[in-house]
Amino acid sequence: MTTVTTTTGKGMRLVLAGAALGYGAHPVLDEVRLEVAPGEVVVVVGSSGSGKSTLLRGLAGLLAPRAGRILADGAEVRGPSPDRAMIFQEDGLLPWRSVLRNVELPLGIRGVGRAERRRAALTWIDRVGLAGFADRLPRELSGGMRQRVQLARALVGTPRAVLMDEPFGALDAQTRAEMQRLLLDVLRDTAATVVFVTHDVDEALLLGDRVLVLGRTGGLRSLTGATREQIVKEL
Ligand SMILES: Nc1ncnc2c1ncn2[C@@H]1O[C@H](COP(=O)(O)OP(=O)(O)OP(=O)(O)O)[C@@H](O)[C@H]1O
Repeated sequence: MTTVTTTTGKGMRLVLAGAALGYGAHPVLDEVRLEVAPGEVVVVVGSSGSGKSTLLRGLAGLLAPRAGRILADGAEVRGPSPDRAMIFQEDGLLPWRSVLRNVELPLGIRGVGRAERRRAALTWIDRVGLAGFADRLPRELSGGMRQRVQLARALVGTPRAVLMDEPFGALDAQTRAEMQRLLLDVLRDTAATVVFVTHDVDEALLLGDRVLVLGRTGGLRSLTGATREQIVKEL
């Protein structure tokens, strides 16, 4: 069993110890073993339906394992936590709240005071390139801008892990490349552990310290250092 002391401001160690995940009578992943080191960026690729989102939901605490264990810094994951922020492909922004009030949300949940909330949210809005858009509503923004807001909202509370489920999957190629650059840039400033799910092999090679392929049978294989062609062949 991995036991790691919790240090504020550091990335979190995430462990799937023989975890089985599924829905009702439908098993999806069986006996998954994975250890993500603090601060590591792990990218999971795999064909559609292989269970990438299911794996992430388990780590997020949105889906309980049927067998085995899911651990964050040695403690059983029992539900979602602001320490493990999640970013989805479809933006999860609240449509009636401004950019500022969306980004402030995780801090409000943590009971951070109004002035500090505003200061931190505006800093992140600026950081993701949306200075001047704080008062806009999500529907007044492009898809790429909404993903920038999601990134700001995920990082404003200095989470120790960020779980990203095809966050750039719906964006056009140019916007996607801009968002990948922005993500690499902001990750340099945070110590957060990242688990990033994508269909896109080039994105995986660009972003990941480690690339894992989720095979059709649910097995997780490390293909770090593999070429694009080798990974594509494994999908
Ligand atoms: N809420 C659910 N209830 C029942 N079955 C589900 C549910 N969500 C996903 N599944 C099933 O679990 C399997 C894995 O789905 P999952 O979304 O994890 O795959 P994925 O690899 O993320 O796919 P994609 O790349 O298409 O998003 C699929 O067979 C899917 O139909």
